[in-house]
Amino acid sequence: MNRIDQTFEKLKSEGRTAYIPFVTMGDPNLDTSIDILAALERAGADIVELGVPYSDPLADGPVIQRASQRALSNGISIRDIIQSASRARERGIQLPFILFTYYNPVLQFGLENFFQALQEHDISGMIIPDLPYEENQEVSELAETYDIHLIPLVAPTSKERITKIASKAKGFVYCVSSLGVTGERSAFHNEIDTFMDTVKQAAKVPVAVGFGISSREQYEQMAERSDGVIVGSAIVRTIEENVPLLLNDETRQQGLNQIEQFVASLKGESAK
Ligand SMILES: O=P(O)(O)OC[C@@H](O)[C@@H](O)c1c[nH]c2ccccc12
Repeated sequence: MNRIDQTFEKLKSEGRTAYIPFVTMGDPNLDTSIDILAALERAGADIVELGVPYSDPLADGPVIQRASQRALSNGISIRDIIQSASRARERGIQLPFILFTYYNPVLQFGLENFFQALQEHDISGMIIPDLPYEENQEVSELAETYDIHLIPLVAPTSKERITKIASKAKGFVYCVSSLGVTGERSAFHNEIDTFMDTVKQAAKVPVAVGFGISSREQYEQMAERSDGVIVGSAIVRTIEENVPLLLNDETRQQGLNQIEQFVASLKGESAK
């Protein structure tokens, strides 16, 4: 069974919500990213989105754009990131991995080769924000063949498309809490409750929510109405703030501890 499905089944039996961080892999470098994955697991993450840096991240706000630039300045490639998943497993990290990438790096890689590489390196899912549902036939068929979940994004503006997308989703449905790009926010879309209800009615898989979640209160607010909570920019900003510590052998562990503490603080011990 796909690791993502296993994880949601286990969390459901425990009445818990999945904690799903996003990090840009290669920020500040790939070795440190693997250390960060271990810190995320210790902090209570259940699944992790491995972000592939891209030169034109249209859907990303400034925090993740800067992280992409730092990673790209190291010459990181999508292949390096896919292979780093196996290195994380060798480190004993058990988290299910979702590869988060724009479509162009996938096309450069070659679709069939891409899915073979994901399967070989034990990556269980993928999110491609700029691959519209209406154009994902070939990718979703390959995903099915390789048992890798192509996780769809739905937004409050998706309206009538929500039912079509949610009813066919694999892994989970990713509900975008607000319009615009990724980034910490003080408020979410004003129709988020009706939007989430519509998705949950149509979905046959768990429903997770992301965009703008950067505090314990927001985490709990979203955990109450979903099966998973995704946090990216707030964690990526914490990594950014600790880059100087992370890049120095003497202080790397201190930087990793700061990241672990921040990630754990969002979920808190009481959060379900
Ligand atoms: O950064 P935020 O606001 O916490 O949102 C999660 C987001 O970072 C992550 O899921 C993501 C990174 N890049 C994206 C592009 C589109 C949709 C989602 C994403």
